[in-house]
Amino acid sequence: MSVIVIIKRWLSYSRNFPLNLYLKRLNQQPTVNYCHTVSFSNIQRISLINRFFNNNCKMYDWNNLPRPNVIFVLGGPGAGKGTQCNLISKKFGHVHLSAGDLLRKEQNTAGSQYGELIAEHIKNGTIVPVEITCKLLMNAMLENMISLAKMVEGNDKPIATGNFLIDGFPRNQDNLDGWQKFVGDKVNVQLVLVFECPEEVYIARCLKRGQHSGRADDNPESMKKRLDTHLNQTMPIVKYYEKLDLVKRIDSSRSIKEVHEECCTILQSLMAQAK
Ligand SMILES: Nc1ncnc2c1ncn2[C@@H]1O[C@H](COP(=O)(O)OP(=O)(O)OP(=O)(O)O)[C@@H](O)[C@H]1O
Ligand SMILES: Nc1ccn([C@H]2C[C@H](O)[C@@H](COP(=O)(O)O)O2)c(=O)n1
Repeated sequence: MSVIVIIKRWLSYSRNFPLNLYLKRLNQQPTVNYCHTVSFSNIQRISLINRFFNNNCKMYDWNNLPRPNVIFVLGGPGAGKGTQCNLISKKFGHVHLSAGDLLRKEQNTAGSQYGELIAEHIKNGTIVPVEITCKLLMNAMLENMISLAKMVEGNDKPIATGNFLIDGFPRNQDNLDGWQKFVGDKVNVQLVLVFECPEEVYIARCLKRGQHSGRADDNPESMKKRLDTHLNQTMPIVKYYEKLDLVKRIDSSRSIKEVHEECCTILQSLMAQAK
C-alpha cells in the first residue's frame, strides 16, 4: 500500500471522526470508507438523513458517490410489481426497493413517530406524504450505494454505480414533486415499467393474497380505495413520464413467466443502449 493511499484513508477516517466516534459508542461499525455496509437503527437513520439533507456529513454526500440508475415500477395493486422486481433483481442484480415495504417496516418499528399516520394511509389506500417516503427511499439507496461503491487505488472517487428498482413510487403528484426536490438530478431515471391488468384481476389477486398476507389493505373495502388512487393519482404520473418517453407498459395479466420474459427483453435493450 503506497504512502498516498495510507494518507487518503487516514484523511477519510479523520474527516468522519465525530460520526465514527458516535457510532463506536453505540457499538456500531465505524464508517471508515465507502466499502463498509452499515446497519443503522431507526433513529440513527433519521439522524443520518438529516445530516445528508443539511449537507453536513461529507461521508454521506451523494456528490462523492457515482450517480445511480433508477427504474421506477408502477401498476395497480396486485399487478405483480413485487413479483417481477424480485425476478429482475435476481437476473440483473438490481437493488429492489419497495416503497410500500419500507413504509410497512417503518410502521412496525417500535417508537416510530410516523407509525399511526402510515397505518391510516395504508388502510385507506391513500398516499403517505412524500417527506416520509422519500427519506426512507433515499436512506435505503444511500446505504446500498455505500456498500456497493468500490474504492480503487489511486482514484479519489468510488466507481461502482448502483442500479435500483424503485417499486410503487412515485404514486402521485406529491411523490413526484418531493422526488424532484430531494433527489432530482442526483440519480439517472432510466425507465418507468408499468404493469397493467384488468380491474378484476387486481382484485382477485389481492383478495387471494389477503388470505395469508396479513396486510391491512388486502380486503374489498381498501381495494376500492387503492384502485381509485391508482386510476386518479398514479396514472397521471405515468402520463407525465410518457411525455418524457420513459414508459414501457406491460400486460401483467399473463403468467409470471411470460411477464418476466418481456421484462428481460426490455432490460436487455436498455443495457445495450446504455453501453
Ligand atoms: N402474473 C401473475 N399471475 C398470477 N398471479 C400473480 C402474477 N404476478 C403476481 N401474482 C400474485 O399476485 C399477488 C400480487 O403480486 P405482487 O405482490 O407481486 O403485486 P404488487 O403489484 O407488488 O402488489 P401491491 O402493489 O399490492 O404490493 C401475489 O400473491 C402474487 O403471487
Ligand atoms: N409511494 C407510496 C407507496 C405506497 N404507499 C402506501 C399506500 C399503499 O396503498 C400502500 C401499499 O403499497 P404497495 O405495497 O401496494 O406498493 O403503501 C404510499 O403511501 N406511497
